[in-house]
This record gives sequence, structure tokens and C-alpha cells, in this order.
Amino acid sequence: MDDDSVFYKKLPKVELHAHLNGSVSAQTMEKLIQRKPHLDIERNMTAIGKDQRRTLDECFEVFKLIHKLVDTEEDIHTVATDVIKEFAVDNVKYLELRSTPREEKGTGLTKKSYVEAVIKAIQQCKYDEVDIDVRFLVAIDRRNGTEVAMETVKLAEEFMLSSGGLVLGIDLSGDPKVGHGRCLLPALERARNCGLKLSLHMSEVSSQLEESELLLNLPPDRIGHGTFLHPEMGGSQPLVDQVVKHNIPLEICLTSNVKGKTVPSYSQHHFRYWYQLGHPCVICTDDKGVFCTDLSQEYQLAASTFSLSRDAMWELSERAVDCIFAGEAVKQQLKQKWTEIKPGLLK
Ligand SMILES: CNc1ncnc2c1ncn2[C@@H]1O[C@H](COP(=O)(O)O)[C@@H](O)[C@H]1O
Ligand SMILES: [Zn+2]
Repeated sequence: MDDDSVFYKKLPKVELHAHLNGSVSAQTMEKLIQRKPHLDIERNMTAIGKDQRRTLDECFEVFKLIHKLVDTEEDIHTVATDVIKEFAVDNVKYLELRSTPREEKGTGLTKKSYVEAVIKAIQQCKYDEVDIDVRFLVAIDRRNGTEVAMETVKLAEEFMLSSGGLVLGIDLSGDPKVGHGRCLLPALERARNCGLKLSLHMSEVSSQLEESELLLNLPPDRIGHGTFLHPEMGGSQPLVDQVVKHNIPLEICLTSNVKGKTVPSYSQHHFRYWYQLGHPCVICTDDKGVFCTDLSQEYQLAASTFSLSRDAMWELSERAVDCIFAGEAVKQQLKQKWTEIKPGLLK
């Protein structure tokens, strides 16, 4: 490993935008494929390798395949445990995982047992003293419409109250070209009113302007992507003003956006715009398995693309702590960790 890779690996990090089934590593994928040989799925069908690009539509085809491989409680427990340990090895000290509860008639999986399997994996990792604080955001897949969204919020509410602080919020994700946020507003409002935090994928593609205006009125606690919010990308100044006024952090996923072809190149990524504004930006992976990356690589990529110093990157990772959904006590613990690590890393 070169000097920079070592630095970014050692840098303590916070990961706030990671979809569970998009984060499955090659090794774990092998295990799953061996469990289900009859599906005839090969590893190269579930990941987008170096220098490869896919349209966003093709990315969503990949998730369909992965969902076939992950369809029992045991599978979910396996992928969650492995993903958590991999983030920990990458020196991620705090992780908010998100995942869409699914029910699978064939295997007896229910949405409730799905969430339970994730929570058990988080608790097991804690018991095994894996050095990472993990929380869970329950995801709404936008394609499933009003009723499912409301059901999902109710499920998240239940677990928020019973999971000892592990379930903190709601993610809105799924194919951005399908469905409209308008139909999901009642569910999102309910979530907000009962104390669930909101991280919403917004303006991931250019056709979502009107939806973004609507969702920003909630307002969300964090924005996933926000690629097309600002005027240079066909968005608008009032949208930017609102994001700035409410100080809503942006979750930035460089490799995901370039490999999914919503952004033409790294140097044209909207991170530049928001970073120059001094707006809170958190570097994230989105789907480290599908896009063959990890959080260290994403930090290194941001540094090299935008010529940012190690000091600047340290500050980015430290400021990410302010954007987590866990409470003040957890933030203080994390800040303490950063303070202890700093002298050994930044000479
Ligand atoms: C690439 N950009 C993206 N945009 C929107 N939604 C995405 C996404 N990447 C992943 N997901 C969402 O996460 C699910 C997979 O993880 P889970 O089964 O929930 O753990 C996908 O089906 C999609 O709903
Ligand atoms: Zn995402």
C-alpha cells in the first residue's frame, strides 16, 4: 500500500450512507452463491468492477439478483455481520446501515424478522467487541407506494422504541425514476413527528426537481446525493438556499454516482460545489459491494480529485460526526476518539 492509502485507511471515519445489500463484499457473495448454486448467479454479475460503468437502471437489476441471494433470516444475519466487520476493519468507527425490509413467502422471512436479523447482527458484533458503533435506518423503497411506506414507518417506530436506540430513522431510496415523493409524504411526516430521523435520496436524477421542492419542506435531516439540486445542474437557487438555511448535510457518494453514470466524471461531481460553499458534506460509499469500493478509497478519491490536503480530509471526517443521527453523548465519545487518534496520524 502506498503512503496515501495507509493514511486514508488509518483515518477514523463515519459512514452514514450504506445500503446493506449493496455493501456485500466479494467474499460474502461467494458464501451466498455457494448456499444457492441453483440460482446460477456468478460473482461478476453482482458487482461493477474497476473502470466499468452501468446506467442506474442496470444497477437496479444488480440489486434484484442480490435480493435473490439474500432471502432468509440467516442470509441477512450473515451479510449484516460481515458488512459491519468489514467497515470496522476499514477504521469506520460509527456506521449507520440502511436496508429495506422484505418479506419472502418461500422462506418465511417477514419484514419484522428481517429487521430483527439486522438488529441481532448489530448486537452480536457489539458482544464480540468489534470496534464500531452501528445503528440502523429502515428503508422505504419508493417504488412500493403510499401504504407500504406507512407500514414501514410503523415498523421502524416499533423498533425505535424497542431496540435500545439502535433504530434511529428512515431512509427513502429505490429507483429514482419510479414513483413520486408526493405519495410518500404522509409516511415521512409521520416518521418525523414520532422522532424518527429522515435521510432522503433526493435529486439523484435530473427529473426530480418538483419532488425535491416538496421533500425539502419536511425538511429532511440529511440528503442522499442531491446531485441535481444546484443551478449548474439544472436545479435552482431557492432549493440551494433552503438546504443551506436548514443546514441539511449531503451524503456524497463519488464512485456510486460515476459508475451509475448520473455524474459524468469525478472532477465534475457536485461535491465541489457544496464543499466550496462550506456546506456540511459527508463522504460515503452507498454500495461498497456493488461499486467495488470502501470508505478509505472514497476519502482518497475525494482528496486526489479535488486536491485536498490531509488536514482538510481529517476535518471532513471529524465534521461528519456532527451529522450522525445518534445523540450528543455518542457524538462526544466519537470526538474523543478522533482527538486521541489525531497526534499519531497527522504529524
Ligand atoms: C445507486 N443509487 C441508489 N439509489 C437509490 N436507491 C439505492 C441506490 N443504491 C441502493 N439503493 C437501494 O438499496 C437497495 C439495496 O439495499 P437493501 O436491500 O435495502 O439492503 C436497493 O434495492 C435500492 O432500493
Ligand atoms: Zn443510496
